[in-house]
Amino acid sequence: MKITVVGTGYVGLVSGACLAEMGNTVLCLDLDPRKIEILKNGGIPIHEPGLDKVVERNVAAGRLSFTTSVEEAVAFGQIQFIAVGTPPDEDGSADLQYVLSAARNIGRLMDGYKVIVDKSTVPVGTADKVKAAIADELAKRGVEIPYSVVSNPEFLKEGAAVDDFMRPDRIVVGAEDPKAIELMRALYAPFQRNHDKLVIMDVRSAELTKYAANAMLATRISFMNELALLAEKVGADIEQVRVGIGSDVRIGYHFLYAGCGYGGSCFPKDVQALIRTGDEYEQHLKILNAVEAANNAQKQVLTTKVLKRFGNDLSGKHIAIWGLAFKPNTDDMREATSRVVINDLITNGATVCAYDPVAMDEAKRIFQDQSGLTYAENPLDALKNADALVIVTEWKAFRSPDFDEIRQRLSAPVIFDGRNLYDPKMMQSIGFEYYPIGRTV
Ligand SMILES: NC(=O)c1ccc[n+]([C@@H]2O[C@H](COP(=O)([O-])OP(=O)(O)OC[C@H]3O[C@@H](n4cnc5c(N)ncnc54)[C@H](O)[C@@H]3O)[C@@H](O)[C@H]2O)c1
Ligand SMILES: O=c1ccn([C@@H]2O[C@H](COP(=O)(O)OP(=O)(O)O[C@H]3O[C@H](CO)[C@@H](O)[C@H](O)[C@H]3O)[C@@H](O)[C@H]2O)c(=O)[nH]1
Repeated sequence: MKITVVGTGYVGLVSGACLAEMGNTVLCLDLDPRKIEILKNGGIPIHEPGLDKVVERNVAAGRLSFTTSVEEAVAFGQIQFIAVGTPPDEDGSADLQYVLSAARNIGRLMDGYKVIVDKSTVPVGTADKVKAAIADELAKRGVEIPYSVVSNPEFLKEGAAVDDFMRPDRIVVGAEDPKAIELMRALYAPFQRNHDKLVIMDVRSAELTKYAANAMLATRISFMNELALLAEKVGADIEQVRVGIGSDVRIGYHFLYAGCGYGGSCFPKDVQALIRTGDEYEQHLKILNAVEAANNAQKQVLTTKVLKRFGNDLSGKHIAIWGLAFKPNTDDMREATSRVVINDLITNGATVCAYDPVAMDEAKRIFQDQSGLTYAENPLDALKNADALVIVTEWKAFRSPDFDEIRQRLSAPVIFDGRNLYDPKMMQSIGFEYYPIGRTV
């Protein structure tokens, strides 16, 4: 099939490349000329494991190409995926300007039947707005061209995006038009040869399903983070509690890790957007308000522990940070806990030296020339003369470090671990002052 993907971010580029991998011919459009330039020159504008190979292979096979031309993109695919950003507006609701602008472009230029597939995460009712925007553009042109709008939310995780797209748990399609449903069924057939993963539903339910999934996952994390705080007070170990409850099949082991708060481009913004939808319909979502508040507080837990250990004035203290990305295997720092921790430590007088395997360029772009913040070339260099190490992201490379090397560089063996990477008893036995989240020593 001939497919256009609008937006070459984490979702658009991965979707486009994976659809091409299955034999489709895909044209990816982005209005950011820098991204398209990088892609046309054989590069990848984001860090996403395995994506470079899929892109390279499909570009070479002539199945994947890139453009900044809206005209070329609209003319190309009978299926037009919209995968542009839906960032939070000032009040936390999803900003639909990019989605609606993409829809208007399609309406302005289309000349035959199109299926417009919304892959961006959008509030309930957005498909109707997309439909209306296209209808409006067609009316302006004085033409009548048939089209369908489908909701097809994406569930991939950054850092595992290619695998998630190629082997999805489920493929949610919200559609009413039988012709559009058949096209989507055919498009996704190669991704579900093992068993049927297509869940077809009405458009509004599909739109809400995406928020429901993220909100449920965020709730689990905030729940465990709050219990971790309690575990510290009552002398229990959240890791043992996690194993104890995860074994119940109704609960399961996934997404029960306490830590220093969830970040990323999805959970924080989607929880907020769903809360706003609730407010809009006067159905206030009390649980989600608590989930958000608990997460905002959790991002300060590491700094609170540092202040408790060193006193309220951190002047003269130098802190090493391991991990800047919001999670491992990505360079994405949107809503990353590291941003809060670094700001809080510096505001309290400390200087910080940070290391991350792939997110340092992004950190430099975000923090610009922030005084008090420097970067190290490798994890051990970050520790030089530091009064403590603070771990924010659970990169694999941090899991089994050489603790003698760490001890030699730190001015005192003090570690604050926001991701519970080490066994507290082992840390104590090798002479470290170790401050994990919700664990007893
Ligand atoms: N990042 C994820 O892991 C993830 C997973 C599932 C769903 N989502 C959702 O998918 C959507 C996209 O997320 P993302 O992380 O890929 O965003 P992103 O910010 O990485 O990429 C969006 C891209 O769209 C481009 N763009 C904006 N308006 C455009 C237009 N009119 N025409 C062409 N290009 C345009 C931007 O230049 C940018 O490159 C969001 O709604 C997000 O919530 C994201
Ligand atoms: O047990 C856990 C699991 C995750 N996290 C944190 O939660 C955040 C999000 O992690 P993850 O869900 O792995 O990454 P995302 O790429 O943000 O993916 C989420 O958001 C995407 C965008 O909507 C969805 O498509 C995915 O299904 C959903 O998992 C990160 O800060 C993690 O550190 C925890 O604190 N504890």
